[in-house]
Amino acid sequence: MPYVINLDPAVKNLGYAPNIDIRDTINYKEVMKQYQLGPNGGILTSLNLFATRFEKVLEIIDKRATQVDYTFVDTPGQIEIFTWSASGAVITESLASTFPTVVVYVIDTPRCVSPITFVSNMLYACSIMYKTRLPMVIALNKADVVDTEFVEEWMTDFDALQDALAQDDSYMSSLSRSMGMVLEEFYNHMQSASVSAVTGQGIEEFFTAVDAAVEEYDTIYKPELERIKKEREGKQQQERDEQMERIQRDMGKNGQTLEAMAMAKREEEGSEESGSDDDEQREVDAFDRFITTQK
Ligand SMILES: Nc1nc2c(ncn2[C@@H]2O[C@H](COP(=O)(O)OP(=O)(O)OP(=O)(O)O)[C@@H](O)[C@H]2O)c(=O)[nH]1
Repeated sequence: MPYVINLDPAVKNLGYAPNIDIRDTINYKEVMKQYQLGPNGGILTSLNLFATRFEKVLEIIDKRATQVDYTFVDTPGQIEIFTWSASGAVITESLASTFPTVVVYVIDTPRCVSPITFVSNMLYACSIMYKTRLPMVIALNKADVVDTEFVEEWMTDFDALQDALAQDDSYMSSLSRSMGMVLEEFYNHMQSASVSAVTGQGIEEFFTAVDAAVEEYDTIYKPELERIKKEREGKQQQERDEQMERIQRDMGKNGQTLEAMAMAKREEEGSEESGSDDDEQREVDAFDRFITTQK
């Protein structure tokens, strides 16, 4: 059984029972009211609040790691809220730096029968892959409703897509044809599977694609993530070293100054002390003289 985490604070009916549910800890309606936000702002702020506790979620996933093969993280339907937000990035990065992580991009295949819509959808998927820097599996969903073969053909046969786009002579079509060329490279970097979430058709194929993506994660993405992490740590260390050097340099200058100041202070105190001694002596002498004159 997979472990499932729901990150959509606004969803009403999930259709499955999640193991961890953002709705258990964050009241989305209350967040909207309290922060005076609209629906999207409410989802984003709820995610921000949840992201601050994500360490706990990682711990829970880690504890289950020996019992489950896969953990699914279901993101809010408004994809951009997750993909392009700071909290979405925090969640994705913390997952990806702890576990083999892949992105599953679910396509509503019956809605992709138009090649232009298909290309827009692929561009979206492409932007997510570049943003997350993670391997991706395209799930061509609703295979029970439509034969997904046409999409698979467009993804593997460049000319087939160009032919389909040629049927349309609008500006969008010509743009899509150019974009189609860019996407050819993208298809080489991701897995796909034809599935039906309702009938379960193609689920095995889907998990085979996920496993292949995990292998990609291990061989390509993980070393890259580690390189970036090391680079970041290296940069931080370098900054710390530079800062220390600056402090030491300042200390060198200021150290003398401080010492000089301390000496000056000591001297000042000393002179103040001697000053007060002199004054005292003067007072004693003056008093003696006074007594003498008075006698
Ligand atoms: N026939 C068919 N219907 C499906 C399939 N997958 C999902 N649906 C239906 O599509 C609708 C939307 O499904 P959801 O699971 O809510 O989609 P979602 O992408 O999670 O929606 P968000 O809340 O926007 O994230 C529901 O009515 C589902 O029953 C499928 O493989 N075949």
